[in-house]
Amino acid sequence: MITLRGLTKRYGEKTVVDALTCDVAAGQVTGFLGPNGAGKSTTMRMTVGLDHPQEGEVLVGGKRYAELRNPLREVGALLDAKALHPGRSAGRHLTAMAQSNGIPTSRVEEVLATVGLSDVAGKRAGQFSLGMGQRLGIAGALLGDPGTLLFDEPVNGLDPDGVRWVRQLMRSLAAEGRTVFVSSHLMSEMQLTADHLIVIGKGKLLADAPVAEFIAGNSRTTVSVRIPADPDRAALDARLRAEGGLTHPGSSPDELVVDGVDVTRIGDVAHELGIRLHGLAERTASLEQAYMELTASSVEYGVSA
Ligand SMILES: Nc1ncnc2c1ncn2[C@@H]1O[C@H](COP(=O)(O)OP(=O)(O)OP(=O)(O)O)[C@@H](O)[C@H]1O
Repeated sequence: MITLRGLTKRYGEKTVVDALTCDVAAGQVTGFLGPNGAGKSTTMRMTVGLDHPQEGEVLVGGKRYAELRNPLREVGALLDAKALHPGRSAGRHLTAMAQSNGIPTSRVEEVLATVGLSDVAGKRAGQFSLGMGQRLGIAGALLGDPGTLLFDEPVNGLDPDGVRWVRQLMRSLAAEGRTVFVSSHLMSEMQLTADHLIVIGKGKLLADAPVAEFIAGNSRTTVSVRIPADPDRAALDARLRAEGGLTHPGSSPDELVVDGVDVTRIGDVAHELGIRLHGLAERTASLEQAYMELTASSVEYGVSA
């Protein structure tokens, strides 16, 4: 469990993390979202003691990072996959980390196997591809078998197999009861990986909700109706508008997209009017749509239309 209470960080005049208060619960994957520069990395860096807040605090398992007796056994983090000694082999890098943190060196082989790097343990990290570097960074986070894990953009540079592997790893770590806090810009991936979302914009908390609730609360569900006969489509359109619905043409000529009348009612109306349908489907918005809706006004480096 990670606890943020009034967490505030300023660089000069600029407040980059602004009185953040929320909890990141154990046993689930919590996605951490926000536009570029929103303060996600700064929040994660403060969680592991690499940056310090001016006000408020962030606690891991009820303690500040500096108070943890064996920090790597409590919290593991992938923050910057490039922060590796390029001349050191993957195995030596992890062994050095284990030795300086009182972790048995037998863990090195275990985590290399977990991330699929056993065969290249002797290779210098400087020769690693971006994806291999990410895997090595994840191995480092797992080394102390911690109950809390932070991953900043873990799928950056990974191929589709790698992305799926990270998703499964996050899910299994959470299923073991760990706290998994992960930032990403890939919304479709987050929709598959996360149970819960914390969204920030310009350092402020914008949302803290389960994924499904977040999508439902920040978007509208529409209904796609396919009506083969033109007069039928016009008749249904007129009737649904009369009932307060908003309608517009869909992507195929026989499709009508309806907002504001639920799918059951549309089916009943079509039946009453004796209209033949070729399709009737609810369309739930994607996380990406809901996210864009929520953060539209918090984009710091956006391009205005
Ligand atoms: N050491 C620093 N000195 C001054 N400003 C900084 C420093 N580190 C971060 N910032 C500023 O703080 C703000 C938040 O940055 P941060 O990297 O935490 O955002 P982020 O949400 O992780 O962004 P991204 O999605 O682009 O990684 C940015 O405006 C950034 O320029």
